[in-house]
Amino acid sequence: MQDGMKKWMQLPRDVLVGHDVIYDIKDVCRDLKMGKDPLIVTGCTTKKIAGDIVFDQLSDCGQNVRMVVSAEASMDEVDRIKAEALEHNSSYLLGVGSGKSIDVAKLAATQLDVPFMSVPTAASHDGIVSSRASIRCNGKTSSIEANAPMAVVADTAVISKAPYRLLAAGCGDIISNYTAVRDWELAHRLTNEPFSEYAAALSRMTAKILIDSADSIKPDLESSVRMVVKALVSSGVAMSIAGSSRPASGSEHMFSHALDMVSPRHALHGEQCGVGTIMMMYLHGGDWKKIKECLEVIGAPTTAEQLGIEDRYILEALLVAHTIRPERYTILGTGLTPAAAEKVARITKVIS
Ligand SMILES: NC(=O)C1=CN([C@@H]2O[C@H](COP(=O)(O)OP(=O)(O)OC[C@H]3O[C@@H](n4cnc5c(N)ncnc54)[C@H](O)[C@@H]3O)[C@@H](O)[C@H]2O)C=CC1
Ligand SMILES: O=C(CO)COP(=O)(O)O
Ligand SMILES: [Zn+2]
Repeated sequence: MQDGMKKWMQLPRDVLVGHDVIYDIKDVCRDLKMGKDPLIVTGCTTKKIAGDIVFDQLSDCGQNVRMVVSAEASMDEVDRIKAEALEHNSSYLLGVGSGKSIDVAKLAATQLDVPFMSVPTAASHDGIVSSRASIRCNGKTSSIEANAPMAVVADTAVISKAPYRLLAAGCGDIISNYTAVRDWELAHRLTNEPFSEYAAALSRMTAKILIDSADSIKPDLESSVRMVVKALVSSGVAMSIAGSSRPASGSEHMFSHALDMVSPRHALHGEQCGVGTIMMMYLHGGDWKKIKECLEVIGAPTTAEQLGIEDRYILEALLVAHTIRPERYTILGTGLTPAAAEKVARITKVIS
């Protein structure tokens, strides 16, 4: 199916954003009739931060809770979680933690045809709400169609204790909507790819609201977390409306996925996408300086050095980014020449 052709919009039914909403989780389960045998998928660090709380909350109301720790978003992990769920007859899955725990649990639940609940511990990416799962398979990250979470429980008290770097990364993931939508419009014009005005408008508006309020996003402020979580929800809804990640993932995401492939060191998804947005906006002929300034104000990386990635991997990623998802037409077209890649990276001061 071509990107954007899907007409089935799947959205979460209950979305809770606020202080201490993690303690409302049992009410959400009751509201949604999720059953009594949950399987929590969490991370090593995030288990102590939220996994254990969710475990206790659900156990206290008589549910037969199981919990597994998962370290990576790979197909092997999805299979391991599915086996665990099947063995214990789990009636629903919860992803409690960062992007990887949420994606693994989301895809496992989809393949098992059981409901899924997303409980993010960081506002680092817009997959907390989306009907997609980014999973690594054979050295490549694929965006796989999945069921949207039945519920999202985003506790701003929990999320505001996460390192600020994760929140800044979430801003990078949202700001990348700008170039993602430009790429989508381009593909619509050049290849007649179906385009959703609603999804594109929502995605662009979400990025604009965030950019307009960039100077109020600061560490240790629960109001900042709230603003970013709401933007991530809205961006995830745009993906659900589109039936693909098109409104929130374009050439800047392809650059980030390429970096994951070619570079031995990685930064956070949203950080890499933010830097990719600066360069792709330059290629689009847009206001890349504004994107860069905004990321600087927020405190997100804008250079290879700040990403902790050597310049040569930035160039290598720029050269192969168009091969990541060949069916998705973007400003990268059939690929940059080495001279063009170096020019965009130098002019935007991503490399020095
Ligand atoms: N499904 C979708 O639509 C989307 C999926 N993604 C995927 O999500 C992943 C990126 O997710 P991220 O969360 O950025 O990275 P991640 O899952 O690698 O987590 C980064 C780190 O944050 C830590 N962490 C999380 N919450 C914390 C807290 N409260 N306190 C201390 N440490 C905490 C985790 O332990 C982990 O070490 C990538 O695999 C990306 O492809 C990204 C965007 C959209
Ligand atoms: O990261 C995403 C949106 O922010 C999802 O994008 P992908 O389709 O590139 O995995
Ligand atoms: Zn993203």
